[in-house]
Amino acid sequence: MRFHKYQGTGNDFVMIDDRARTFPADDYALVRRLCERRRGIGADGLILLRTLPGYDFEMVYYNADGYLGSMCGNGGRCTVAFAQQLGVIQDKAHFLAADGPHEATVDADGTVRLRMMDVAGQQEVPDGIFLNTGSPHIVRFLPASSLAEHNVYAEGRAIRFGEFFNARGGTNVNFVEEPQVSGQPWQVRTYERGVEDETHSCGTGVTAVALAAARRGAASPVPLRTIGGDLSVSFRQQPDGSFTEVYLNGPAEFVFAGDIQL
Ligand SMILES: N[C@@H](CCC[C@H](N)C(=O)O)C(=O)O
Repeated sequence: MRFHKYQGTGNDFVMIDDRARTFPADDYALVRRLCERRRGIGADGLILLRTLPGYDFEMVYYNADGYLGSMCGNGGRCTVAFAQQLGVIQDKAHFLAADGPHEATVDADGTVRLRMMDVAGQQEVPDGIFLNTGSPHIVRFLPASSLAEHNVYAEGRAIRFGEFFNARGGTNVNFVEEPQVSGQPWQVRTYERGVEDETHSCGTGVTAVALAAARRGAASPVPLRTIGGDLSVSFRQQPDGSFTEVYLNGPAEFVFAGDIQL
């Protein structure tokens, strides 16, 4: 089976051109094996690109645990770049993902601008601020200069598997350090559900952080820095507190292609 490896600010994916719909989509053990970093290709997730009437393509996302996931923002941007590489699109895309339809554009420098779902609101909960940007996220703001040493794995895992969220399908957990100088990036580290570890970046996660930061005065576009690189999120905040015209912007890069015996 032919595969392509893509990464968006260090969030990496096995991409499969499944327009012929031959991939065994219910074989979760296979997906898990392909995502394994020692015995497989290695990735945070696996994405099928499929044809779908009315759209340029459909994106089917699996987390590294092998199960179907919710929306993947970095994966969505990588799928747009993959579709361009395949010749399925030129520099604009209209596709369907787990959370509904998305539009995207590809700039001349390769920056992919992905329109995310509108976000109705955000909730203060004991673990932080909760909002859904296509995937569920907790956003927790940390004191200055504490993010680098923070135990993201232990604390993220405790929240994700804690009584409240585990009973509701879990959540991703983002730890944030606010910039000390205006205009500098908001720094983010994320524990990702379904990868069950810290990833180098999470697209729906930085989107959640940017919208939570808007409540602390951040203006659109919000610059964000992850372990894997820089992203920006732009949005329009409505009088009722909801967010529309939400865009996740950043690089999406082809790494290598290969064939693997299933
Ligand atoms: N890395 C993704 C998020 C993928 C889904 C998430 N792990 C979940 O299960 O909610 C992104 O870039 O948004």
